Amino acid sequence: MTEKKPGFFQRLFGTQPAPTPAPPKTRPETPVEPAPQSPPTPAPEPVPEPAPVTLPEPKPADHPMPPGPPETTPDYIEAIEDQFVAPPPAVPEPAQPRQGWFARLASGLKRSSDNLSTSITSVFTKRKLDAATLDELEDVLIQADLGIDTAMAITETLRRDRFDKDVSGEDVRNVLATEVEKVLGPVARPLVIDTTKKPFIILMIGVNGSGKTTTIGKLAQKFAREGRSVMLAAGDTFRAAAIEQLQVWGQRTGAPVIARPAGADASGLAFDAVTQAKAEGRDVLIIDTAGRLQNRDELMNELEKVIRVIKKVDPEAPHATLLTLDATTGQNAMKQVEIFGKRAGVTGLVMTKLDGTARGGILVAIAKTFGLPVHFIGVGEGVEDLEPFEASDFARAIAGFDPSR
Ligand SMILES: Nc1nc2c(ncn2[C@@H]2O[C@H](COP(=O)(O)OP(=O)(O)OP(=O)(O)O)[C@@H](O)[C@H]2O)c(=O)[nH]1
Repeated sequence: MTEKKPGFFQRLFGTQPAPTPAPPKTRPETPVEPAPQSPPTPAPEPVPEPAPVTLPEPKPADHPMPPGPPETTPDYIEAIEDQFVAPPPAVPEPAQPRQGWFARLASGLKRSSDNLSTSITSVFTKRKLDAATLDELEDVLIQADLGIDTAMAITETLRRDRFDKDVSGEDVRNVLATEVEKVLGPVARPLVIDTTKKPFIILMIGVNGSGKTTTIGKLAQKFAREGRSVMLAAGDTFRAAAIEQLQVWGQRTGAPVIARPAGADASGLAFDAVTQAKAEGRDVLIIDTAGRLQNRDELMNELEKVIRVIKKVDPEAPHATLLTLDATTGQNAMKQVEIFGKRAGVTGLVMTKLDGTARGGILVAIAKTFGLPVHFIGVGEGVEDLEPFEASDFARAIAGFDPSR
C-alpha cells in the first residue's frame, strides 16, 4: 500500500514543481559557440579564440559507430557522431516526493473524472434509485469506456444495496471507485527487474506515437536513479527524429545509446545492442522499436524478427515486452492489446496520455478483458509524469476523489 504523506493539499492546490519537459522530437541543438567579436578598429590584433569547450573523455568502447546506408546525409552522421564521441555526464535529478504524483494523477485524470462525475450527477439529481436511473447510469459508464462488465457490476451493486432509496452522486462515485479498484487490483503489478539477468532486456512496442520513446526515457531515468546501469537501443530506425529523441534521453540519464543511422536494419541493431550490453554487464537494456499499426502485417513480421534475433543472443529475452497504449485511442487500444499480444507476446502494459483524454476508463475495460499486468501509467510529457500503476490511486482519481486519501 502506498504511504500517504502529509502536506498533499498544499501540493495539490498550491504550487507544484513544473515537470521536466520531454526532449523535443527535433534534432538536439548543438551548442552554438560564441562568434568572435570583431575588433573595434582595423588594428592587426589577432581575433580572440572562442573559449575551448571541455568535453568528457570519449568512451569509444561504449559507442561503436556502425556504417550507415549511403543515403544518410553527412550532416546527420555528424550530429549522431557528436552524440557518440562526447556523451555528457548524467545530471542526477532529486527524487520527487510521492505527493507530487497524486496531484499529477488527479489533474491528469481530471478530464476523465469530470466527464464521469458530471454525467453521474446529471443522472442522480432529485431521484430515488429506480430501474430507469440504473439503465441511464449503465449507459454513462459504458460511454466512459469502462466496459460492459464493470458498468454492470456497478449498477448491480447499487441495485442490490440502494434500490428505491435516495442515492447521491457521491454514493455512486464511491461504488464506482470500489468496483474499478476490484478490476484493477489484480493487474496493478510492478515491473520487477530480475537482477540475475544481465542485462534485463525490455522491448518497447506499440503503434506510432503511442509514447514508446518518451516512456523509455522516463524509465531510464527511474532505473538510473535506482543505481542501475542502463543502456538504450534506438531500434526505431525508421525515423531519424526518434533516434535523436532517444539520444537526448540518453544524455539526460547518462545511459549510452546504441544507434545506427536512419534506415538501418532494426534487428541487426537489436542484436548488437544485446551483445554489447551483455559484454559490458549492464543491468538493464531497453530497446525501442518503430511504431507500427497492429494491422500492418509486414511490420508485425519485422517485429517478430527483432524478437527472434534478440533470442539468438539470449534465449530467455526479451525479459519484458511492454506495450505502450495511448489512452486517447479509446476502444482501438483493445485491438492493439489483442494483436500485439498474439504477435509479440506482450508481458505488460504502459498506458500513456491519460491526461489527454476523457476516456481513461478504457484501462478498466482492458484490465477486465485481458488481465495483463499494468506496470506504469503516464499522465504527461514530463519525466515525472510516469509512475508505477496503483489500483486504488487510479480508481479514486477517476471517480473524482482525492487519490492521496
Ligand atoms: N500528454 C502526454 N503526452 C505524452 C505522454 N507520453 C508521451 N507523450 C507525447 O506523445 C508524443 C509521442 O511520443 P513518442 O514517445 O515519440 O511516441 P513513439 O511511440 O515513440 O512514436 P513513434 O516513434 O512514432 O512510434 C510525444 O509528443 C510525447 O511527448 C503522456 O503520458 N501524456
